[in-house]
Amino acid sequence: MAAATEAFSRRLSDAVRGLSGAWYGRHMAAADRAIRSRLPLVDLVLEVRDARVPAASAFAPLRRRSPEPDRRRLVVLNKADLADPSQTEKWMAYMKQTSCSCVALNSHSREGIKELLNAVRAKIREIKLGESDCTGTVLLVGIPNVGKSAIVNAMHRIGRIGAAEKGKLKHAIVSSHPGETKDISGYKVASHPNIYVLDTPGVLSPVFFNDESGPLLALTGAIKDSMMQEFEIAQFLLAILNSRETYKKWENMNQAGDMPSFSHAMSSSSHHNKRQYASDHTQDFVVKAVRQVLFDSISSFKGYLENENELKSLIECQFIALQEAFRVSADLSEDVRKLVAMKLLNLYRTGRLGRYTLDCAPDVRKEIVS
Ligand SMILES: Nc1nc2c(ncn2[C@@H]2O[C@H](COP(=O)(O)OP(=O)(O)OP(=O)(O)O)[C@@H](O)[C@H]2O)c(=O)[nH]1
Repeated sequence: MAAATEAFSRRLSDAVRGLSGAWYGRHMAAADRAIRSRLPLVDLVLEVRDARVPAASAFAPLRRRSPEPDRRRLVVLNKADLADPSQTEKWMAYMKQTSCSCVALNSHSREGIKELLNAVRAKIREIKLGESDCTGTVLLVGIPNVGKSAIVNAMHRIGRIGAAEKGKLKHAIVSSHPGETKDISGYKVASHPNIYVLDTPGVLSPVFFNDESGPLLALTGAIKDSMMQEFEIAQFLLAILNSRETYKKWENMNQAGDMPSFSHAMSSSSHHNKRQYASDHTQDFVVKAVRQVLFDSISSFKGYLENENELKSLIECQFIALQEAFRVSADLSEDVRKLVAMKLLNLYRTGRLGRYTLDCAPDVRKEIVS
């Protein structure tokens, strides 16, 4: 991470650390205990991580203390559609090198879920080799909002094959807000052998793996935004976007002639002018406008991105320009900033600002905690 971006990360890290008592309340502690007590009882543990932050989203109770490969664990790098594909490949290579079985997928893709079902079946067969009872139990674990419930729903829907069981589909709650799954529930995902998956509530350790983890988890949505200052998370996001090359792909988006340009947004916001747009306020239009603002602002920036103060003033200007791109009031109040921050975070979290892996894949030759 560049030095100036690190300054934003550090600030957010302090805020996140200060809040750990708020998210690790009685409910999470109870879920944590319930999961830990089941870990030794199941045949296989399916650990779901966020492919954008494979290290930061590791599930704390499973952090490896021994170099021995864990045959009973399968790691799923979910939300691979939001991560940089080349980095996901590197992470997969790294996992393989550390003898950890791993599948990268997008839980909304049927093909990805089929691949996961095949990997689970193969693992259960390997683990239960020679046993007469072929029923397999799988514990699905992970931090909040990584897509556990989306995965279990898709496995249950695609994997159940008995005709007699048609019409008995269950649904785990899927939500863009973390912490929606409150209880442990079982779902049948395969017959011959019968495989049951237990979906569990997301558990986030009150102590992070390292200083960078907290901010990355806040950015990717594992920590409730309502507990945080959305504006600080959005500042951190802009610091990252400003230091990456993705914006270059957004050149020439203004060809239709109806996008707000960065300079216009700057002048109109200072004069509190309201602009009329020819087209409707469709989501696509907003995404294009936001990308255009980012492209214009980064490419015309004459300062030094490595300098914290200069990066900060660029981010300030971007915030003003984004107010117009999102069609929110030109007033500079806290509420408006919060609204812009939430809208920007939503675009990032749904992949509409590009695919980013925020935890660099480790060098496959070096050993780190997996
Ligand atoms: N883009 C994308 N979004 C996903 C994927 N999987 C899940 N999601 C979204 O991520 C959000 C969280 O999904 P959930 O399945 O509720 O996550 P969870 O891990 O069960 O969350 P908790 O209840 O907090 O433990 C939802 O908005 C899902 O639609 C994926 O592969 N790609």
